[in-house]
Parts: sequence; C-alpha cells; structure tokens
Amino acid sequence: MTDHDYGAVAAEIKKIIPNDDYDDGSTGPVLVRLAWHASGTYDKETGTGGSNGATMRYKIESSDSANNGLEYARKFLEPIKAKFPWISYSDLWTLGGVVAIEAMGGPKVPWKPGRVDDVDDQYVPPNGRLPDASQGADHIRSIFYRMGFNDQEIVALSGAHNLGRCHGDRSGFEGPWVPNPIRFTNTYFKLLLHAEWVKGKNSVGNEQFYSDDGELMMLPTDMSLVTDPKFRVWVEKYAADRDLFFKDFSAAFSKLIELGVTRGPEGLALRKYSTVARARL
Ligand code: HEM
Ligand SMILES: N=NC(=O)c1ccncc1
Repeated sequence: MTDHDYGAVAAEIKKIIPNDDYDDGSTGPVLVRLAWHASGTYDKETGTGGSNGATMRYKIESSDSANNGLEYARKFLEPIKAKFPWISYSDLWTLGGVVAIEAMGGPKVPWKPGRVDDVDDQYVPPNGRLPDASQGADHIRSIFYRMGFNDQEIVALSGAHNLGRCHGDRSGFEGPWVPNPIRFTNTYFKLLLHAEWVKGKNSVGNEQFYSDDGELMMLPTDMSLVTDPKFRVWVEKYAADRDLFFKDFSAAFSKLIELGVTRGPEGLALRKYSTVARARL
C-alpha cells in the first residue's frame, strides 16, 4: 500500500467536530453513530456486512430507517473526502468515529486503514441487522452475538450512549441520555444504576424512559442493561471504574470497525466470502 497521510485526514476530521450550528454543538456523536452503523451489519456466519465496502452509499442501505439521520454524518465528511480523494469511504467513515471519540474526551481507539469501497451494490447486506430500540436483552444478544460480541462487549459498546441524543424525526425516540452529551464519560452507566427512570410515551407515541426532571431519557434496550443480571454486572463495573470502561470500550469499538475486513499481504481489504455466501444475502 502506498503510504498516505492518514494523520492529515484525522486532523481535518478533528476540525469539523465542534459545530455550534448542529445539535448540542458537536458533530461527534453522529460521526460515532455512522462508524457503528457502517460496521454493525456484520454476520460472522456468512462473513457478510461490516465496515469494508461502504455499502451505505447505496440506497438499499441508506434508506433503512435504522440509518435515518446518518446523511448528516456522511455530508459532514464529504469535504474531507474531496480534499483527500485517495481515502476510501470505508476508511473515512470508521476513522471519523475514532477521531470523534477521542476529540470528545474518550479513549484512543486502534484503527487501521485498507478498507476498499465496493463498486456496486451487489454486496449490500440486507436491512434489519441493526438493533431495535423498543426491544430487550434477548434481542440485543441476538444482534451482537451475530457480530461475534459477548455480554461484556455489548455493555461496553452501549456506553457510546453517553454521546448525543435521540431525534424523534429520525428514530422515533427523543432526548439525550446524559447532561453533557458531547463529552465521553461513564456517566451513562451511573445514571442507569442510580437515577429514577419512569416509563412514558414520547411525542411520537413511542415508549421510552424519563428521568425525574424529564430532561434525560433511556431507551427500552438501555434499561435492559440493568434488568438483565448478566449485563448489570458490567454496568456496575463501568459505573464504578471509568478507566476500565475506557479500556474495554476502546477494544470493543476497534473490533467493531474491523468487522468484515480481511486484509491481504498489501494490507488492502479483500472480499472474504464466496459467491455462495453472497447469494444468501
Ligand atoms: C444496543 C443496541 C442499540 C440500540 C437499540 C441503539 C439505538 C439508538 C437510537 C434509537 C438512537 C437515536 C438515533 C436518533 O434518533 O438520532 C441512537 C443514537 C446513538 N447511538 Fe445507539 N443504539 C445501540 C447501540 C449503539 C452502539 C453499539 C453505539 C456505538 C458504539 C451507539 C452509538 C450511538 C450514538 C453515538 C448515538 C447518538 C447519535 C446522535 O446524537 O446523532 N449505539 N442509538
Ligand atoms: N445506535 N443505534 C441507532 O442509532 C439506531 C439503531 C436502530 N434503529 C435506529 C437507530
């Protein structure tokens, strides 16, 4: 692989994180969500989906309602793609999440280049592989076990809900999880355990949980992290130990953005699965 200056790309991404005209003043949370959704379609049994290929460029995937709102993130990164045309979208989108996490005070996340963008939509994974926020622990496990994650990693990754907010016109849920949604901390876990959460219906008719002052929220899937005993063990650990959360989140997010990436001797990603597996998409 020729040596491109990925540090220069990262520095350019860092410049667009603060944004007084967007949400809570930062593009960081939606960039993290883009990196996660671009990777979270992976299926370990068939080797399909994942961050390689940047398949969300194709309508089939970008129009999946689970990806509502990610057009903002993709647009924020377009000028950087124009400035560094040699970087793949697959690498740009994952690097965007990594840079955003660190810029918001989170841990360094190991990231490697070499993803290759698909040239057509033949490898687009089927919709429906991302989690449904209205469900519970069994559903979360089915989604994340499919990707190859365990309970500890599921809880660590869920800590990304310390960032950003829900938007009624995107997901049908509303509000932030924590008081400062543009700083990466373990507050999400402390609130899950120690705040009072009351079930209610939001303005678009979906059930979610509200803090006593009505300012903060939790999704039904968030609440399953404290009602399910095996998840709860890790919520308690991460609420008590920020450094442990940072270490585990960094490892899990690095694993997430590598899903679907098999590199050849030159470091470039190869398509891992056969036409047979593709036929099963
Ligand atoms: C456990 C399964 C998960 C469910 C059901 C879920 C669901 C949701 C929903 C419904 C939203 C609101 C989207 C919107 O209206 O803008 C959201 C936002 C977000 N999610 Fe998740 N999520 C899950 C896991 C994750 C993971 C694993 C990550 C990253 C590691 C993540 C990162 C984010 C971020 C950063 C936001 C805020 C985006 C913004 O502020 O625009 N989520 N999530
Ligand atoms: N982080 N996950 C999400 O943003 C999401 C997942 C599924 N459906 C809507 C939104």
